Amino acid sequence: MAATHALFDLCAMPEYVGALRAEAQSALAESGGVWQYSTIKNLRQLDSFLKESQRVNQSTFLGFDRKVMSTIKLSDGTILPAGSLIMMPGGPMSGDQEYYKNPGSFDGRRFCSPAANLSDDTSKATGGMTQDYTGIEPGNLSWGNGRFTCPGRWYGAAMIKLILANVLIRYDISFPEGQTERPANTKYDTEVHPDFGAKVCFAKRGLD
Ligand code: HEM
Repeated sequence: MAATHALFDLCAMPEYVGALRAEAQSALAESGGVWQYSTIKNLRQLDSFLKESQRVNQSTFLGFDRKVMSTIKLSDGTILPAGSLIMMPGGPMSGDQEYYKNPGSFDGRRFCSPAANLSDDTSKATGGMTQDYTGIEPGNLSWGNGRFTCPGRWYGAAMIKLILANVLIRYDISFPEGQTERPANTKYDTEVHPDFGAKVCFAKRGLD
């Protein structure tokens, strides 16, 4: 789903393609034409683009589902009784200006520009550091949070980056003629999916 969202975003915002493609080509050239984990780690702009695509296209409105095993009193006095089922509004949080500056606009370089596009508090919490795709900052529940944060995210992120980098190097991609905007996401219960019926055109590039 994350790779599909990113493909849709690249077709809708082709202005990002040049820099992301150049980054992938130079990272691959630096590692002698062979993809290695270190090559993938060097795709910092792709990290940011994917992270932003995931921020804007959260896979669910509600996440972090937990059962409260013993009664907890939160710092604001709220009591969560033992046995309660709780969820966090991950979708709305990712669009909240408490965590991100201009959350309504897509900025594929948001996480490349240290601190610039994070709220002051979020920036403080992350030390103003550039975040890689697997990074967690306040407001981001894409990979969960706490003890049960997704343990497969490094593997998942590496695969998604590898797919996207290869597509960028080998193909020109676009929506079918006449379509300029990405298709609306499909919402099912609390889930949000990319439109599985949408089409993306791949044109093989001449490679040197
Ligand atoms: C883009 C890809 C992926 C996304 C967005 C994703 C997201 C998530 C989220 C939101 C959770 C819940 C965390 C929480 O409750 O705090 C989770 C849990 C988990 N994920 Fe992923 N995941 C991805 C890929 C993967 C992959 C590739 C693997 C395995 C190779 C994996 C293995 C797991 C496991 C085992 C858990 C349960 C962890 C636990 O309960 O201790 N995930 N993931």
